[in-house]
Amino acid sequence: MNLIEVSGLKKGFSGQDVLTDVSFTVKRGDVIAVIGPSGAGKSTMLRCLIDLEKVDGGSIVVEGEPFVTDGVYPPAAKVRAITAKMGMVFQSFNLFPHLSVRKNLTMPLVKTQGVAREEADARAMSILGKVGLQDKVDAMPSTLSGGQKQRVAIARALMLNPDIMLFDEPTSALDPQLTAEVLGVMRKLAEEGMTMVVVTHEMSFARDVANKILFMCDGEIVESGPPEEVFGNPKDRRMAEFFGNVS
Ligand SMILES: Nc1ncnc2c1ncn2[C@@H]1O[C@H](COP(=O)(O)OP(=O)(O)OP(=O)(O)O)[C@@H](O)[C@H]1O
Repeated sequence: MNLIEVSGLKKGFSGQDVLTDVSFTVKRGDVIAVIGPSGAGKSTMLRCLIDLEKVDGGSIVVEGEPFVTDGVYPPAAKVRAITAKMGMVFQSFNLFPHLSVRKNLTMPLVKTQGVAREEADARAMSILGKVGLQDKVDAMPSTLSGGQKQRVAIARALMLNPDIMLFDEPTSALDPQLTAEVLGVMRKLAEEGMTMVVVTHEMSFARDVANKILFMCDGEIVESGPPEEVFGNPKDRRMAEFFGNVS
């Protein structure tokens, strides 16, 4: 089953086209790595998927429900109900600095979903276990390393029980050792069957963990397929050049 269907997505900022024509599908259990040069439109595409940016044209269907059709959106409550099926993790963590790890995790559940505090607490402890941070439940974000902050941000997104996780360059603010611990958590999530779309510059993650690569350039997906195919024999000239540049 397709969890996400994107067709003909268009988006510009101040008259400059950033997404010109983006189409792809995400199946349940897919781990998709979105790669490509800086400025290709990768983050913008991801932000459109979760309604942090409005598209100018094209359609997005999530779990069979259209949340934008030919650039036209349904009422905001309907869009919110559909995008709630997805969790997002940002490059810059976006934790609430004045709240403990426990509160960062439980507050959205208690405030927006009316879940009882005890139940939210129990869920927080279980999910912190998954990311290896149960001992930090009462810590404030400022006392955590970047890698720990990002693992808390992943845990916070998981609290809402998403069907799909979106990651926007989750390790690009981290040094290599901290990157490895965050990628380890993401790899575990992938092995557990979580559907994931990951914008990344981490080529080893894209090669080893993703089952599908989308290579974006100039606001389009110019090549897509399984990693062994895409990395082994890039057909698009821009992709070949990109790898020439990075290796
Ligand atoms: N809010 C915005 N207002 C104006 N321009 C924007 C905005 N967001 C993105 N852009 C522009 O859109 C283009 C694509 O940006 P985007 O961040 O999507 O690229 P990217 O492929 O994710 O790049 P990187 O790998 O460097 O993060 C860039 O030229 C950027 O300056």
